[in-house]
Amino acid sequence: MAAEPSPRSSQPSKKKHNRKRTRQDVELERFDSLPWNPALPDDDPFSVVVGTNELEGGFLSLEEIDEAAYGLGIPQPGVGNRKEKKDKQSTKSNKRKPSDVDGGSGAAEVEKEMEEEEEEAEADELSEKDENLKTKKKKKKKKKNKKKKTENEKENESHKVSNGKNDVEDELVDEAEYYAWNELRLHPLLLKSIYRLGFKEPTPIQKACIPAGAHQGKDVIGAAETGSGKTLAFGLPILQRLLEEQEKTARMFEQNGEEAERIAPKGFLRALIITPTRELALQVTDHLKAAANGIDVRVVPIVGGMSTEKQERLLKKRPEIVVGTPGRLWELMSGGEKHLVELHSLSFFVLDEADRMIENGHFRELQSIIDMLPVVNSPIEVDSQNTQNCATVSSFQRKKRQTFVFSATIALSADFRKKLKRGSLKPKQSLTDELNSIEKLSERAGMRANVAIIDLTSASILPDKLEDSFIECREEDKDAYLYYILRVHGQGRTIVFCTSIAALRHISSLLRILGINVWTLHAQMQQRARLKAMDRFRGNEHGILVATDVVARGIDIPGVRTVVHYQLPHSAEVYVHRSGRTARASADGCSIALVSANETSKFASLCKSFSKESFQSFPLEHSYMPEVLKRLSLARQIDKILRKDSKEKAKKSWLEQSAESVELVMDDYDSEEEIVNSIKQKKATSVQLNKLQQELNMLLSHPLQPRTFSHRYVAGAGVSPLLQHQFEELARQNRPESQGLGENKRRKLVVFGQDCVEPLQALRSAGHKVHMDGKEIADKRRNMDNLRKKRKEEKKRMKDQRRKQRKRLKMGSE
Ligand SMILES: Nc1ncnc2c1ncn2[C@@H]1O[C@H](COP(=O)(O)OP(=O)(O)OP(=O)(O)O)[C@@H](O)[C@H]1O
Repeated sequence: MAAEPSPRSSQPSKKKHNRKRTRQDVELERFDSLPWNPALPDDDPFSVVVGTNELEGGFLSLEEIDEAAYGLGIPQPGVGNRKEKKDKQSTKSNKRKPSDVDGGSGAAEVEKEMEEEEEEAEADELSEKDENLKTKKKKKKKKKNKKKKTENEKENESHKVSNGKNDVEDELVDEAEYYAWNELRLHPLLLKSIYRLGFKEPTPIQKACIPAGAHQGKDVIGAAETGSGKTLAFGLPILQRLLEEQEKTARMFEQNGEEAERIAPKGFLRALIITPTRELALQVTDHLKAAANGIDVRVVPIVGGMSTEKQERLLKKRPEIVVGTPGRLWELMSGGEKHLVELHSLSFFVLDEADRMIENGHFRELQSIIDMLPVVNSPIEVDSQNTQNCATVSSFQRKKRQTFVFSATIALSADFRKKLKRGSLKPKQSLTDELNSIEKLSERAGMRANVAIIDLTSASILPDKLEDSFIECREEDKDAYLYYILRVHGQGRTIVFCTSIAALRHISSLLRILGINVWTLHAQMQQRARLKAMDRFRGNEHGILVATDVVARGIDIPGVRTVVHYQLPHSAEVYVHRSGRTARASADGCSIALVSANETSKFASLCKSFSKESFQSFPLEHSYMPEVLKRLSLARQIDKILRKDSKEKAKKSWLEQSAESVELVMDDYDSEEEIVNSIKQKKATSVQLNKLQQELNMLLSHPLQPRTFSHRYVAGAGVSPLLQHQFEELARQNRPESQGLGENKRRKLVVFGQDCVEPLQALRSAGHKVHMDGKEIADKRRNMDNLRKKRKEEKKRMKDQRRKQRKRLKMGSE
């Protein structure tokens, strides 16, 4: 019997607006009206009730799926029938959307709220000290809100306009392009979301994980290159299964008249997704919300830096999916937060960037979280444990928990693979064991036998379209090369990675003095500042972010064209993740490693780790370097003075604060002479600072030019496209032929191409490709060592010879 689709999730919504129906509306409605087959077997293989269907996997076995029922009506490739209107914004469902529940705009909203709450908290603090300031802040906030409102209104208007325009233009979309999704037998509502997101076909990892995770109900260990769509590879199976469950509940309600709430009570935590960083948790939340658009599933982030009130507000909605960082999650769970400790209904446990979790600072909390999860894999244990613990949850909701472990760099031992195959894993074997490997972590999380291991990483692990390059230089020249890269090849978004916060502070300060606007991001920053930096970087297509490895994993910012490794990472895995911030989703990208002499062996072993052909030497135009070094020398001097000054100020204020805290009156013990000297010194420093600044400003006011620069040549690096165009126009006017002058007449003006291209372009157009692989570097090093050894031996031999000669002479004279 074909039951009616669930009124909650699959009923097409009635349109309020009486606007002209677009072709996409028709197509999206077609998704709604598909004969989705909710005739699921009652003997749910995922139910823990003993004696149920032994099929591994979801509610449906593959055979039970009626292909036609899942068909989108999208024609077979080659059958023709193109012409589909793409109007992503036009169809708005009247259904309750999860994002509506959470306040409307995903993690971005959470970020904004977090910012506002922190501002409020700051304002409150200040209120005790300064009432006026508080009023000012509030006024500022009101102004900000008003501005935001106007911006939103404007945006809405522009949407309306663009929608109207789309109606007229009737943009064409090839229906057959989406055909590949059909094979994955996803719920029409999910397909609708995918259609809206414009993802024409599943990525290979999605293709491999969705059948295993969504239809066979398997645990999945997934590895694929960075930017290959792993989030949806675990996200879509979760949403699919939750949707299936909703369908089934509705069907049982229709058939037996059983109360839906009694069959499957709502408001329990169904999926817990853990990520190593806050930024990643917010990003995954946004991504899942976009995929769950129009589906009655709530996704919320729980991360450090979030205010308690906001957190409570989010959890009060009793979301089905929580995405969080281990620290904050454990803090709440250990504190007994109701929604997070009712884990009997948890059906999905996900570790994103799993290998990062075993690193210091994460695994203890993670271990505690895992220990809190109920053991659900043995039916007997489940019966005895969970049924008692939770009378409110029916067997319908108590499924075998699925565990998903994902990363771009998971390395599993052959022994562990064998164990997984044999099914000899024992969850939570020894509670005293530390989770210091991905294997123990998976075992402990209750990974079941016959897990699907989907490893799509090629031997090189690095994305195909990533161009790896390096610059060999002295440690003290790294700043100069970084400045060169940013100034001469500064197009597109760039992330500069440092291993230490000290190095990050050093280069960001230097670059700012040199007039390059950079944003910084590291773990010691306040959450508000972290989010702000990320937001601003996202908002600027030529933005530069200087960051530590906190940004290395998972962060997905489109248009990052270049990654610079200012300091080499500690491991090849981190190199993969850092470089993976570019060349995402089949885009191009380039990575440049600055390699100093004491990093060569590290670099050689890095090269050896990837079976990529070779790393290219980054093409450098050395004639720029004298000018670069001149600027850098001034910037360093300025930086030194500023640092000294701020250090003194910090020391002074620390002394004053300490004295104040113990109610000490600070006496000025300096003699008059000392005071006069100090004032003189300050004046001299200030004069020197001004002089240096003026000198630097003079240099910065001209575009960076190579040493051979002649003023007859007017264009060059740092010239804006507009200026470049004007120069070209000027050159055209000055050309001898346009002035009727002879060919041999000397040109007054010569324009050469603007150097400000992106590093990738520079790499590709470099005629002189110098390849250097690990072997080459190691050989070079070995040769150097041999040479040194030979020289030493030669020296020693000469010394011995001289000594013997002296001895002989001495003996002769005697
Ligand atoms: N099927 C698809 N087609 C096109 N783009 C997709 C598809 N699936 C995901 N994407 C996009 O690809 C980008 C990378 O996805 P995602 O962040 O999930 O990659 P990842 O494999 O998790 O990367 P990392 O290993 O760095 O965390 C995102 O911008 C996402 O929107």
